[in-house]
Amino acid sequence: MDILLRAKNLRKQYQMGEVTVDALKDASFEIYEGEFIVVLGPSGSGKSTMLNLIGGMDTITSGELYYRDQSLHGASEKELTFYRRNTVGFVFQFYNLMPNLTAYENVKLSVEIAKNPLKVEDVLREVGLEDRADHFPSQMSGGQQQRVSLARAIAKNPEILLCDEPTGALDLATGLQVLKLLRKFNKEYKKTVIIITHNGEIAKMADRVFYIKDGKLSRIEQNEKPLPPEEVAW
Ligand SMILES: Nc1ncnc2c1ncn2[C@@H]1O[C@H](COP(=O)(O)OP(=O)(O)OP(=O)(O)O)[C@@H](O)[C@H]1O
Repeated sequence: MDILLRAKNLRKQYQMGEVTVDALKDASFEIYEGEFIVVLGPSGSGKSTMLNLIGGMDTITSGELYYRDQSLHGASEKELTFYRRNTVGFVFQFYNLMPNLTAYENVKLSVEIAKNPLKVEDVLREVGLEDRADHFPSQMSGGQQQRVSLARAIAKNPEILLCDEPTGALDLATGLQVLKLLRKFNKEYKKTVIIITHNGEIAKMADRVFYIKDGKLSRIEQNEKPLPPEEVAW
């Protein structure tokens, strides 16, 4: 398998007046094409910081980060915009849908500027929401909104799906639907999936688990037998 992302001594510091916060300290790792990665750590450990750097959403303080041969640490704003637009899809804990747009329009909006998008109707069918296309977010349950958000991320046809606590606001049964879809996108669509969570159960689904604590990537563990979502209970 080819290396998709490669980080060497990746560091992020935030300056808060006189105080420097070391949000991510010298993280080095590789992520391979088609992997299902879970980044596990307590609140404030640096998970979102890592995801934001991988997603090209924040500036890198020092170190190196590559997507294939492209250097993200040295990328211009324009290059990062293209990277975010075409290479990564984002799924957030609280869905971040546009409230004044229908499910269809929310997904359509994200594909309009993408290079190689999928058909909106097909993706909505894939997440089981074809009959909800005309509904606004306020007319849908949390799980349905998260499925729209998944459809929006996947419809751009990105190589990488970055998910920030994707089941954090959902009950068990609804969270399971979302995990099943993520697993499906990983296995059938061959997308690399990176989930950040503080939920150790979800880590059982991963090919590899990145443990992060106090801004340090302390351990990377391979799961010999990643569990299917149905066998993960939390
Ligand atoms: N924009 C910012 N400015 C200053 N400090 C920040 C900023 N973003 C994050 N931090 C700090 O960096 C550290 C890591 O934060 P981060 O959000 O990455 O943790 P996290 O593991 O994702 O936490 P949570 O699970 O609560 O979302 C924390 O100490 C946080 O306060």
